[in-house]
Amino acid sequence: MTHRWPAIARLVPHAGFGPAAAAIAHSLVTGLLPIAFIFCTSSMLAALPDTAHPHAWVAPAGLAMAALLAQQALAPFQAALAELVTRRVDERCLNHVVTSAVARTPMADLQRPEVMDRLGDVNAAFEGAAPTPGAAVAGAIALVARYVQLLGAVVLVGVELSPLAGLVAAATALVVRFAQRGSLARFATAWTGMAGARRKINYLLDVGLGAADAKELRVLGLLPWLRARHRADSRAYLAPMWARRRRIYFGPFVGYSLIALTGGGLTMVLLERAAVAGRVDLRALSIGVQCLLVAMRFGVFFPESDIKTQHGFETRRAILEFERYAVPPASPPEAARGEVAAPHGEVAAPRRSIAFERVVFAYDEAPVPVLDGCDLEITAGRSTAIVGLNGAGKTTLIKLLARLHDPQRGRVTVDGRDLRDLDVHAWRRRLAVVFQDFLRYDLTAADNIRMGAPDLPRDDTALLDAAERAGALDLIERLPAGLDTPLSSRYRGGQDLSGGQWQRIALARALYAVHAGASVLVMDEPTAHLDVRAETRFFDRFLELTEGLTTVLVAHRFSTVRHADRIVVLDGGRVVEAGDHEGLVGSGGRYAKLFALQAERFAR
Ligand SMILES: Nc1ncnc2c1ncn2[C@@H]1O[C@H](COP(=O)(O)OP(=O)(O)OP(=O)(O)O)[C@@H](O)[C@H]1O
Repeated sequence: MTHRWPAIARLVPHAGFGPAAAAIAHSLVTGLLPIAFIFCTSSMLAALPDTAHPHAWVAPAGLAMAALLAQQALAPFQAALAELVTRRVDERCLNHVVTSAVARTPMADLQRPEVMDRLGDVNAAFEGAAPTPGAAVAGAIALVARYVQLLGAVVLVGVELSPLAGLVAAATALVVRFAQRGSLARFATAWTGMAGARRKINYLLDVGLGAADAKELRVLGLLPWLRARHRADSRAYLAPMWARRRRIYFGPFVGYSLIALTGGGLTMVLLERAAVAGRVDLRALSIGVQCLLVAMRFGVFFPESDIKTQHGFETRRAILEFERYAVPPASPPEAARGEVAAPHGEVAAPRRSIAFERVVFAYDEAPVPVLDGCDLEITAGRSTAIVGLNGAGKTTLIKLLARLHDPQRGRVTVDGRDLRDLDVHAWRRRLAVVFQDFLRYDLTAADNIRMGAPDLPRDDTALLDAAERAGALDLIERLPAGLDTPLSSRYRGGQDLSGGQWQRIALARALYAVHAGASVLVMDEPTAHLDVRAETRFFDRFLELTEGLTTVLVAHRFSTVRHADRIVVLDGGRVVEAGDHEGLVGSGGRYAKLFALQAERFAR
């Protein structure tokens, strides 16, 4: 159970000493100034009828004016300091959460709906849809002013009127305040519980606004469907939320309004009795009335703080719940499950082989394993092609090789060493992978290729060499600013690429990683988007490109895999055939049948 105020307080140091101290000091002063104003104006009123000292009202009037001016002068700094504190705290939180999402949360956990709900809420908050943890800190600091003001008012009432009146005013203000915050907290909890429904609605919005999806939306005429679905999902979300909001707020609101009226009325009666009995003078009467108003107003909603602290805290809680799945730095994902320690150190390039030994792997909650006792030897320095029908587990195999998942049984070894005993980051530096769904960064061509080895300083010769080997040099030379052209039409001077052109860039990225020291080149359907000429060129240079590397190639087109030294056929979670192209065709097995089927189609 995470508690609101301690959780927010722990974030204050992230704002940095200067901004946090300035914001707190600002809050203290702006809390005290209205009390000083009340005190001075009341003293001024009391001095007005003093004929013996006709100028006695001037000093308190001057001080009241000074308090008022100071309040006016300080007001703009509240927003500026709040923004600074919010930004600083959010920067730290965002940094942390991105690290957890990208580097420390096991892939299997990232796909859980409850984890996606938490991450969805965090994402929405940082995109501005809800307050962030930084806003919660700024809101909490702003709240200090309100409490200081209440404290000042209660002390003045206690001293000038009676301790009983001070006590009643304080108790009324606090009861109403806590009742109000209680409702806010209950509603926020209910709101958090509806994250799944919100995520569905946001997804529809993303589809509607996403430039990439727009083509299909237009051609298929999906706009009416999208609108109707969005309306229906929004209603399904909003109707119960509004009902809850009414239930949570209405009853308590009536209750605490009655308490406020009773408490306020009681203190007014105490004030009136004291005045009638002549126990209070004009100054005390004025202080009493003004301070009681301050106390009565304490129960209302504070726009600079209430939503920010409540929902900003919910975002913080979502982050903490999400980060529960993260593992410590430098550990591989499965270290969190107590299966392995976190080894460190360099990893040498494979010299003999990478082997899958009786590997069993199922995705979370899947009844049937994808790999079921899979044995596979990938010889170092040679090329191995993996073929199989859709869903056979080829990409899964690559994910295990890259340690995005670990097998539930069996092991993957590199020269006999269990992959789990190697430093995962060092191992990944040995890999150059082109995934089927590689990322298309909205960055320059140079940066897109440099992502293969982002730590290397920019070296245009190496970048162009990788581009040339991937068949992307012509394409880069034709770009308006060459390597410096953003590969996205969303930026001025930028240019989007075709599917095949992007694939060449992805390939260049992998070859750049090889230039940086990777020795295992893994390519999942690297030519799926290439035209026939580009594909032919790629495979003509296949031997040259993969020379000295341990290469794993996944492909559906048999014309492409035949270039590999060894081909393995994956079926039913296991390797069912292995050999070179001629041998496999000659053996008349599954590979031969699939090859004949494909060849026959082209021969027609
Ligand atoms: N993240 C995931 N969570 C759950 N199941 C998954 C996940 N990824 C893949 N699968 C399932 O695992 C099986 C193997 O998928 P995989 O992507 O490894 O197949 P593949 O051989 O690469 O297929 P294709 O030729 O279509 O690319 C499929 O049945 C798929 O539904």
